[in-house]
Amino acid sequence: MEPLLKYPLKLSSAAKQVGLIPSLFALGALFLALRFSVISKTENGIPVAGQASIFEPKWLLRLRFIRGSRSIIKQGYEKYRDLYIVRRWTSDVVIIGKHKYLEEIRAKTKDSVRSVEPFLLDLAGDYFKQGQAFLESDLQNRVLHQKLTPNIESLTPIMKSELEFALKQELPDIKAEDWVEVDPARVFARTIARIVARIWIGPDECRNEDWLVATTDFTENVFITGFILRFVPRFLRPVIGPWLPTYRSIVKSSADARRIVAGLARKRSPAKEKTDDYVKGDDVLQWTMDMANDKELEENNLAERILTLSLAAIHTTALTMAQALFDLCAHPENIDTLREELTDVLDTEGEWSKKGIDRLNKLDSLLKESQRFNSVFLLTFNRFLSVPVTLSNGVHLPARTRIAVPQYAMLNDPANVPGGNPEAYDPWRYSRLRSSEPSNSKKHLFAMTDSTHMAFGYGKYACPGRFFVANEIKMTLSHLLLRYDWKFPKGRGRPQNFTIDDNIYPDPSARVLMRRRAVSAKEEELLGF
Ligand code: HEM
Repeated sequence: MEPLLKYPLKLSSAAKQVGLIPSLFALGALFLALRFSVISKTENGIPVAGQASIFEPKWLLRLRFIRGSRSIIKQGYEKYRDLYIVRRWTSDVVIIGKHKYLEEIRAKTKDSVRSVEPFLLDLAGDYFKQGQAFLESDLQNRVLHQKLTPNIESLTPIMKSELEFALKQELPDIKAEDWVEVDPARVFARTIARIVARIWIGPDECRNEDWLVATTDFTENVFITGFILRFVPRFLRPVIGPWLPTYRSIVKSSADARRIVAGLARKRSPAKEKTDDYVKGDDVLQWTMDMANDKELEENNLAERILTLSLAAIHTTALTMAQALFDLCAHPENIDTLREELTDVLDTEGEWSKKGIDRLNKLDSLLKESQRFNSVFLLTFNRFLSVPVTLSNGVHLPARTRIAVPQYAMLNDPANVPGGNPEAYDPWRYSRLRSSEPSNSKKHLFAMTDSTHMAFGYGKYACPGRFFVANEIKMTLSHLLLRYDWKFPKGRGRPQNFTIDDNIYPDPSARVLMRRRAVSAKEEELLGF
């Protein structure tokens, strides 16, 4: 037999003699297997979750993540837990399931990288520039922390009055005995958009239909446009983008928002302070203007910031409320318990106040338990590392590594669920824990984040709207539960959730039936609609 390397051109005849073709196939297969198994690990050896086989190419796994995110993340959490990678269409994400590593990262990065950048990347925001104001500065966070949250008490009567108006506008005219079918996700989005508009831009323009349409439809359009454009190569986005109807709606929403905000901002301009035209608002726009630097005070910057803040505030809230309502329809006995608590609080408070709303312990607990099973996001604490970090297990994460916390998997990890019976939906789980132990009285609240409950994120950039939203949801649901009866249409049960990327949605075809109920004269007065 001739040596193979000496006479490479004669390989085929030699191969026939020694059966080299099958051997080459075997070698090739081995090579591919090795190659793909290398692909299944990153350079620094972190395992990749969800690979169907060692032959599955990266692009297919990324594609599967879009609809299979929940099981991929869960599988990674169950198999590797502390540290693993999921492949998203836009980038790989290092998932941190071990709190120790999260704290190591926070200590190194001072939690300095906000969640905005990954969010924009996922929404192709680099192309249509949505959310750039958030990227450039965190003015909105300072406004929410320093102005909105401390003012919740004084804002509560204003929110209540806009809520009454919103429900009159958005709900069908329902008589007693009539069960009427509604799409809660849609009704809640419009209702919340109205409350948010009142608090964001004040009484003059908050009922402007252009603003309401812009803010309600904006989120969906941004999401759909971003979703489509992600699959389009960057250089083609300016060509394809303008052809998308949702893209054109974004342009219109932005223009409407700019026009409305600019009109308000001009009246409130500090330069006009000494004139008769000057109007000082008491809303998010005004606080933003008061705290803004020159660049942030530019009309476009202001408009974009207020619009993006609406994006953050409306659908997240509406989805959370819809999920809680589905849970209540699935367990109608809990509605009466909540009504008792509410009547009790209203009797002693005599009005809708933050203090009273804070006393709705059972409602708070039910919201938190509902969030455990149906949070808005599978992943939170989405960040790009600002500096390289070497973890205590020796794993090196270079700067610009994208990280996230598998908060949904963690919430449903029996080891993290307090109060026993972790698999069961137990609406009073958290209120029971609070009342059973004096040291727990300030723990396990809906708006709180801790190492096991990160539905609102974690650290310095945890959702800055969560205290506002807790008050808003409790007030709105209280009105709806007191004023109406609720149930699923005949033959329908609790709708299933589905996921797109790391977002959780209830079935969009889900409907509920509502009927006006009789209330006492006092409650009638307190409801106001
Ligand atoms: C139930 C409704 C809501 C949910 C579930 C929610 C959830 C979240 C989550 C998970 C984050 C990322 C935090 C992190 O990763 O550490 C976030 C960020 C944010 N949220 Fe919310 N949110 C809600 C309502 C609101 C509301 C009502 C506002 C405004 C008042 C708001 C304003 C923001 C802003 C500005 C950020 C970005 C913070 C930053 O990274 O700079 N959110 N939210």
